[in-house]
Amino acid sequence: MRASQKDFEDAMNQVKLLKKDPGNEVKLKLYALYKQATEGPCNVPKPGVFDLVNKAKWDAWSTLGNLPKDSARQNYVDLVSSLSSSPEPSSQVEPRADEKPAGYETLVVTSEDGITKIMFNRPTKKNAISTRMYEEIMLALKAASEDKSALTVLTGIGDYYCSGNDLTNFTDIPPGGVEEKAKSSHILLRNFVQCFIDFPKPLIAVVNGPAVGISVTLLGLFDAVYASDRATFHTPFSALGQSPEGCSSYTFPKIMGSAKATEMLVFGKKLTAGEACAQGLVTEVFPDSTFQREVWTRLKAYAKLPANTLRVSKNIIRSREREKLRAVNAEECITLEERWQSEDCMNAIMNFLSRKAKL
Ligand SMILES: CCCCCC/C=C/C(=O)SCCNC(=O)CCNC(=O)[C@H](O)C(C)(C)COP(=O)(O)OP(=O)(O)OC[C@H]1O[C@@H](n2cnc3c(N)ncnc32)[C@H](O)[C@@H]1OP(=O)(O)O
Repeated sequence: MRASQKDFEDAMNQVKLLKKDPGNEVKLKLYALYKQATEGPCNVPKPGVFDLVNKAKWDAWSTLGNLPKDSARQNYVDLVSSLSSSPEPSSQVEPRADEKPAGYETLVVTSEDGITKIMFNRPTKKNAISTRMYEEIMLALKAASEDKSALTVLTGIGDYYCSGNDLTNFTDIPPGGVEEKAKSSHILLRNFVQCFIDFPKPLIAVVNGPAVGISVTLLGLFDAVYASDRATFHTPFSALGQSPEGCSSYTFPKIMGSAKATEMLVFGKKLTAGEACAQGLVTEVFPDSTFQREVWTRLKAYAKLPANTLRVSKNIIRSREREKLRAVNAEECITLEERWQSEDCMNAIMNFLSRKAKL
């Protein structure tokens, strides 16, 4: 069921009763969803650069684009319920002595109705994956793999599912220079993708909007992918001087045949949700207006199936491939380490950062 006006008003009251300050990023998100749900797309002039608070609010609201009012209302209710009823995300992880026991900064994680939901929460950056977000996704997946839920779902907050690797990750160059940066990125990426290869329960992507780069390639490692008809799937690796990752050099040709995989991974052809479904990357596409309701109704029903049996059945489908996928992941990361040091890649990143190019 879609959130009603009453659910929305209850959620507004709940916000006032929160015991813990949710932090500025979440408060901005709540503000933006409230404005979108009540007034629609941002319709006021952008405040001046020195009006910091109002500019941050304006940015948060305008980043929701044309998100429909009822989707904004639903997202607001979901976000408030995650803040008020769910345990601290860190409580799902057994922290080791060297791990930070703090909550997530880049994710919202909830666990209810047998479903652990990991939501990318950097909507003002189109949910680009920062270094911290890679680390937090790994922690959240580890926690989800050990909790009682039957299913784990990844989805995005805001108008995007995810815009892929945060290109500013490459601007933080250590004393050892670009070579050291490429090496440490190789290790981070390999460990990150490994978590998806090894994930033991059914892993579902709820693709609420456009998906770019690594957020697309990883879909080949998910067990089901549900997409809004607003979603698009884009892997512009060649334009970025980069090469495929997330095991897509193996999973995509297997899923869609090598010619279609080449169009996506080598030539950067962007697919609509319907095209991605026709090619087997997406399980089913829903109209955006009913997407959230239909998908969550279905997932809640699936999550009632016996959790251990779901694990066993997933494992028997995936286990034969695991060694192969590990080898593919290692090879892709070696190739990327070299690509990241290439002139093609550096020029593409400089172009993005200087806003000369939009993909
Ligand atoms: C440890 C390293 C592992 C690396 C793994 C390898 C992974 C590879 C990939 O994922 S390759 C794909 C990388 N992604 C991109 O190339 C997308 C870049 N972004 C864009 O092209 C556009 O921003 C867009 C099409 C996603 C959205 O365009 P638009 O609707 O016009 O919005 P804005 O461009 O104004 O974006 C709003 C805001 O978000 C910032 N942003 C968006 N995407 C990224 C990104 N991937 N990295 C960093 N920042 C991003 C954008 O700069 C704007 O910020 P601002 O408001 O200007 O501060």
